Amino acid sequence: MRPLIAPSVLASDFANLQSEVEMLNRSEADWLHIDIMDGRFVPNISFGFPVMEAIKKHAQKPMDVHLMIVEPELYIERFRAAGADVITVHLEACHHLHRTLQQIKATGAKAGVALNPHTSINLLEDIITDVDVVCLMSVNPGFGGQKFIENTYRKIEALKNLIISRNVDTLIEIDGGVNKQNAPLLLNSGADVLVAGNFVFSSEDPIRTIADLKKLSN
Ligand SMILES: O=C(CO)[C@@H](O)[C@H](O)COP(=O)(O)O
Ligand SMILES: [Fe+2]
Repeated sequence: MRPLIAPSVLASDFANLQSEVEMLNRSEADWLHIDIMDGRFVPNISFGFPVMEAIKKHAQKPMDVHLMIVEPELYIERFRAAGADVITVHLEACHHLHRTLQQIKATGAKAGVALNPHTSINLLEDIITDVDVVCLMSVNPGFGGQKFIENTYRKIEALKNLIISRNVDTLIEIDGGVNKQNAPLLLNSGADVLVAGNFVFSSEDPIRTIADLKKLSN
């Protein structure tokens, strides 16, 4: 199967956000990946509702919103109202993950859970049947342009086994340091969705780069 490609808008030119989003509309990108950072869960601040709403005005594709924030349950409805189609919370940021996932689904959005590089797949055993997307962080969250962490392959395989054994159709999304070298290996290990920030936006021809990723299969 072809992977879903989710370029991370964090790596785009914010001074030309409309044309960047229009470029993604013309490309084979499946989702727009939107990184929300609060300066508390991660040591960086990205952008919030007004910028997201501005993106939504021009976007013709689903918005995949990755919340790197503490207490995400306080803002789920607002992110949905701002245009989120997939809302992903960090397992490490949720005291009541099951409740937060139901809260996301109640808005009509797909529910995602992100895991930091050190967080074990085993922690998903009792929640996997409630998760639409698992986002495995392949860098420490907070910044684009970091080096891919190799242990990710092992985590994808373990997660794929869990998904198969529980007979669910949860998607596996990989986020951080994805490029043309590791993308085929990630798909081989069982990934379904590839997030790519710098690899897409720093390339000479982002539309072509997205098409090249889309050509790969898992
Ligand atoms: O969530 C994050 C970082 O915290 C990511 O979505 C990055 O924005 C991906 O960027 P690259 O690593 O592909 O440049
Ligand atoms: Fe992300």
